[in-house]
Amino acid sequence: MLLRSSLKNQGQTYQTCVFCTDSDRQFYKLWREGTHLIVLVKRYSCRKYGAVGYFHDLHHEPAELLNSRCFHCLSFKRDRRMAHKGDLVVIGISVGLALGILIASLIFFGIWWYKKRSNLQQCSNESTLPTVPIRMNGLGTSNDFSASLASSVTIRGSEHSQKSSPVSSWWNHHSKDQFASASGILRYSYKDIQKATQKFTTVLGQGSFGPVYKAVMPTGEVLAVKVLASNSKQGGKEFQTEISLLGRLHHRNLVNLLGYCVDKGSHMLIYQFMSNGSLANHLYNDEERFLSWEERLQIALDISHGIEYLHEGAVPPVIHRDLKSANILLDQSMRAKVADFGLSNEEVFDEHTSGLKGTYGYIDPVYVSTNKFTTKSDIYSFGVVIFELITAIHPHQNLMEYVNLAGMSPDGVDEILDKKLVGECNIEEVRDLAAIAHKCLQKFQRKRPSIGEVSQAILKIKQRLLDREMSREFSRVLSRIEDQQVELSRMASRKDGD
Ligand SMILES: Nc1ncnc2c1ncn2[C@@H]1O[C@H](COP(=O)(O)OP(=O)(O)OP(=O)(O)O)[C@@H](O)[C@H]1O
Repeated sequence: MLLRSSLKNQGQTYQTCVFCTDSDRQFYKLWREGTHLIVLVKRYSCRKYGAVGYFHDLHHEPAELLNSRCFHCLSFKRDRRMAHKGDLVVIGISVGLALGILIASLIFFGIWWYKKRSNLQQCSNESTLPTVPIRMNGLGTSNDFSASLASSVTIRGSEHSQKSSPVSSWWNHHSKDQFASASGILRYSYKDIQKATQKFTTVLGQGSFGPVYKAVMPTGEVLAVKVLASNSKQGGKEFQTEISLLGRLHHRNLVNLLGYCVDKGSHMLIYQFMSNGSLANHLYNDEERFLSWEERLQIALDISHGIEYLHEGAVPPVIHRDLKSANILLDQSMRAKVADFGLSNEEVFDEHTSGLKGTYGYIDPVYVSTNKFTTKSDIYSFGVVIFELITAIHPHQNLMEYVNLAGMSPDGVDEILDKKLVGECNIEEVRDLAAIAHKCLQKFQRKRPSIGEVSQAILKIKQRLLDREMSREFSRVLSRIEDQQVELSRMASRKDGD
């Protein structure tokens, strides 16, 4: 007997003696209360107690014996050479994984960056090209027009045929040369709309044109129905203009006209539903969600693309005439669309300016003095909207006085910046956007930029914002990778120490 002692395992005390020995192993015999075991003891020391410590019965294969538990500390311990190899495999896999993550991140950001850039490029190209070119379709006679309109609208509601409907008489009465093709828009029956609006109870808002209702169609489609107020002086005319224009204008930054209803003495326009309501509501209603700087910049860009389509894409060009934050509607992802173009909204705001189209606070002073409305008058109104985005001050609350004061110094806009944006945006970008808006508000129309120039200038700011976001995200990824590398080398050196 070379060695005789007692060993403890899980509270049990065993008597031991060396059973036999070979080059690097010793076999022990263990017994306790009549239980006899033959165990294998390796020559490696236990990490905790510095003593030998593996056991198993001899019915198992030697390889399994090597993976047995330490007799003393009961920790799992493996052959040192195997452990070393295993560690190398773990480190190799970890390094491979880290490299894989790095390469995947670089590819991901590359693709993300490329897509963002090409999207922006596409936006700028798109805004200069009409999605659907507007044709005048040979507007010779009213009969020609009626025929063209009748063939181009789809009729919904079984009881309404073009021949027998009272609509036809209204239509014939109003359809003069001013109508072009109302291509592809649908005609709804009064009953359909009444049902979809739960008997006109789902009010979304009230404009000078009339009330606007939310309509849920049997298909589940959600629409906005603008009902022309019966006492409106301009109603019939606006209605014709709207259908005539909107039926042919399609752009992703315009609120599309999807249909109309002329039935039972009612005139209605049916638009795509804009779930986030108007920009004005978001800027001036504290209960609405705060618009971030990134969102405001995107909204400015969306508006400029919408107007760019009207001014430079449409043939003949369309002047909005009533650009204002209440006419900018937001979809579910806070992307903006220009609404109400073609509605020649007349607002009598004092006896001298009676008859002017537009809304007080947004009207180009040149138009007031000359009574001539040009695309540059829309540019002026857009300048006001941009300052609304920057300041969240309504034009009826002396916005222009603040703007004129701010215009006296290059950083004057800092003073009138919306308080909710302070510290939440890049002030250089704000100043650049304010500079564009100042140009739009130039006293002389010829000094104001075209909408194409405005779009390009806003796009540049957006591009810089994206560059900043990109480099911030890139350095975040790099520092994450560096952290991982530090952690890996710490793990490797700990293993080497063992
Ligand atoms: N397509 C739509 N989707 C969702 N809500 C809409 C839609 N169109 C209008 N609204 C809601 O109805 C309200 C009234 O719209 P409307 O365009 O008739 O008037 P306005 O633009 O606010 O004012 P005005 O008629 O004086 O220009 C809007 O403020 C908006 O909240």
